[in-house]
Amino acid sequence: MSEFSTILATSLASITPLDRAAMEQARQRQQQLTKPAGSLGRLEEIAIRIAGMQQTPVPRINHKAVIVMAGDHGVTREGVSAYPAAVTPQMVLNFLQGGAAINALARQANVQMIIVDVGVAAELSHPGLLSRKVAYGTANMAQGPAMTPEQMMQALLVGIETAHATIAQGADLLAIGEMGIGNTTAASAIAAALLQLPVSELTGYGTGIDEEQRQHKVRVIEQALAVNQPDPLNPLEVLRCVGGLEIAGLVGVLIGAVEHRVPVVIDGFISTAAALVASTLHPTIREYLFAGHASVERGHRLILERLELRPLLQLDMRLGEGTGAVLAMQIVEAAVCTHSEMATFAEAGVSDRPEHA
Ligand SMILES: Cc1cc2ncn([C@H]3O[C@H](COP(=O)(O)O)[C@@H](O)[C@H]3O)c2cc1C
Ligand SMILES: O=C(O)c1cccnc1
Repeated sequence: MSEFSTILATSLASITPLDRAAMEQARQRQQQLTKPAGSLGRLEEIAIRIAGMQQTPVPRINHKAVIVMAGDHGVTREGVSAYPAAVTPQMVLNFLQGGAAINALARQANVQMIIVDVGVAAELSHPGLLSRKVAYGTANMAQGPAMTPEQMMQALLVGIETAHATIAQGADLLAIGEMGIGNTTAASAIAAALLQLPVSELTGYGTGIDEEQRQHKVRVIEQALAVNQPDPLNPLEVLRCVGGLEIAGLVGVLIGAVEHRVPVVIDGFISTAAALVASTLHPTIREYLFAGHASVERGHRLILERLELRPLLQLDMRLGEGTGAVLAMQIVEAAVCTHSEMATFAEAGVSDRPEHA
């Protein structure tokens, strides 16, 4: 346990802010590119932030990867999802066979997929699967802590190590996604605890429950928070009591990526809850994140507002798996391509002043 804490502490201690000098040089480069000042809008800000991460005024994206963490949830026994828990391992196999939405989108966008079993409640074995199972699902948070301290630390470590390994293979833009029936319940509980907002404002329909079932889901989360009483100022304790193994894994991915100054595009409601935990733990992490899209899941907007992240896409999606993040990676890549590939006014011999300036 103490060995795990040391690794986590070392990773957190290695995190440093964006390089403001590189960002200023990138901002000046933007002024010199052959376009009216500011005309690429938010693409300009994206490229400038990545310049701050990569510590160069001319950043590049060469290798995109999405890390999808899978885990099961004991709280599904309370009837909080429209689908049975068995769908988690079934969908992981679907990922491995290439048949899920995330597979199609990752192929289209040329994004490497890393699929991690960090806590699925079934025996899974496949050459394409990273088997790092910490437990066969979490305990039921409505009755006690979802994870033991050891389980949570191990899951965090799986995430940190997966990020490090993916970056070592060349990835320079990461996305995160998840699979875990019941995990919108965990994400809502985390958000309610950390944002100190009413559970109902942060609890949505997940995979498609009806309003009556949503009210039940709210009561289950309220019970989980009452039973566990996690300290809202202690994000890891909130994660341990009412989170999930795959969510802890994603928190680890964010820490491991930011440690290596690699940007991460977050996905929908669940991965944004992971970003909330990570950013509460270390506020600098937020500077390295891009919000891929605005999920329709109730409460997503509230978490994004707290993180001061503005979603890149609004497509009325509510799937998870990393789908919105992988779509948005193409926007992030486009921002870097325009920034680094365009000619300057001087290079192209184009007049750089508005007529009456
Ligand atoms: C077939 C299927 C594929 C999915 N892919 C992602 N999710 C999404 O739905 C789950 C969360 O919703 P809830 O909390 O209501 O269970 C997560 O696994 C999430 O990734 C899926 C759900 C289903 C049913
Ligand atoms: O926003 C998401 O990622 C989401 C919403 C509902 C169900 N699964 C995922």
